[in-house]
Amino acid sequence: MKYATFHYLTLLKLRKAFLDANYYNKRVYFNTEVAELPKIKLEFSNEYSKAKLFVENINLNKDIGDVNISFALDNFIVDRAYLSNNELYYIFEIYDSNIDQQLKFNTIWDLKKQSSQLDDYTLLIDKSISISLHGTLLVGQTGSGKTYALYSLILQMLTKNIVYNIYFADPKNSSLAVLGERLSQENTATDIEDIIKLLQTFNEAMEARKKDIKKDLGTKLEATYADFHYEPYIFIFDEFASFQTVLQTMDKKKRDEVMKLLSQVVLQGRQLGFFIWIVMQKSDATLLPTNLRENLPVKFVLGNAEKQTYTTAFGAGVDIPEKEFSLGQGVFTCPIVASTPKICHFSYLDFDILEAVNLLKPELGFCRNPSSGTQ
Ligand SMILES: Nc1ncnc2c1ncn2[C@@H]1O[C@H](COP(=O)(O)OP(=O)(O)OP(=O)(O)O)[C@@H](O)[C@H]1O
Repeated sequence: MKYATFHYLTLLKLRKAFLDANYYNKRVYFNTEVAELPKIKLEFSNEYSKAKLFVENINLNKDIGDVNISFALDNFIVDRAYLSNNELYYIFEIYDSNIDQQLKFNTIWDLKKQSSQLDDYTLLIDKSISISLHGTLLVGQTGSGKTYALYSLILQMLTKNIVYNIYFADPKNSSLAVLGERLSQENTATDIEDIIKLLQTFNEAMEARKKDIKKDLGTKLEATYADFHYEPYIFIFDEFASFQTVLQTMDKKKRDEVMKLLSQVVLQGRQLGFFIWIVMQKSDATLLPTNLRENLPVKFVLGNAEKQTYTTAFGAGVDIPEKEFSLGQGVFTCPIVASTPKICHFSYLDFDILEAVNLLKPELGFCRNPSSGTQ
């Protein structure tokens, strides 16, 4: 009953919003001008926490973005908006913002339990989103939660049944380098020359994989590394902008070499299981070459970013859900899962990260998992 009333009132408010924005066709009936509003349909799912709003495409030469749909939806927020394949409807995916999508983990074992419900090549983002491995761009102002987003993904990698080969480049030598050194000193670099060497090593491993996988591909052409259970390789490049700024002062030969190393991974890595994750505060075109950015299939923008950041990350004319983003929350695009920017919320980690690493990898630290018998 409550939802029937909500449904009815929402449709009324939406109709008024369309009227206010002059989003209607004029028709004349018996010498009287009337406004013909688009037909609206609202379909709820997930116990009324989510819905799809269908608005008829009445082929007006007006931007539907001018209609204040968010206002009519009360606490429901537009997650994604797109035109249906047959172009008959605008579809708005909406969700109840009172229901928090963020996962909260009090211990590393809670995280491990949740993560083990997914396959070894899929990582959890929030209650309704999980994604498979891809080249990734992670953008957000300082303090938006980028490092914690990385922690939640890296810790999941450590809980999987396959080995993740993680490389860490952290030119600012911050907390990520500390974590990297704890996990693998030889795969962690902070100095620019060492970072370039690390990129070379990563590329060499990729070349070796190319040879190995060739035999397997002979049996199954369209397959990828995961089909043959190969280990993933992830190169996490933190503070990419500061690396680029220093690189620009170096000679052209060096710059070209680095771009070649990066491009090779971005262009060939998907099938081979080699991925680069670029982390920066703004996806400024001068600091992240367009060919790299366009070939990173997954893009996250955390926190409230400037319009320019959304445009450089997702392209011009893309709608960003209107919302005040909290810590670790933002929008992302990902093949299949989200073709247009969709809201996501990285997990809240209420435990000590380094201690968690020691517990997951006892050989790296001194602490033992007190409940190891149950793991
Ligand atoms: N998911 C989270 N769980 C717990 N605490 C968080 C989370 N995200 C952010 N925080 C808190 O907010 C602070 C800032 O987050 P974080 O360091 O991840 O931001 P950042 O975007 O990496 O910033 P910077 O660019 O300055 O490194 C953290 O020190 C932590 O205290």
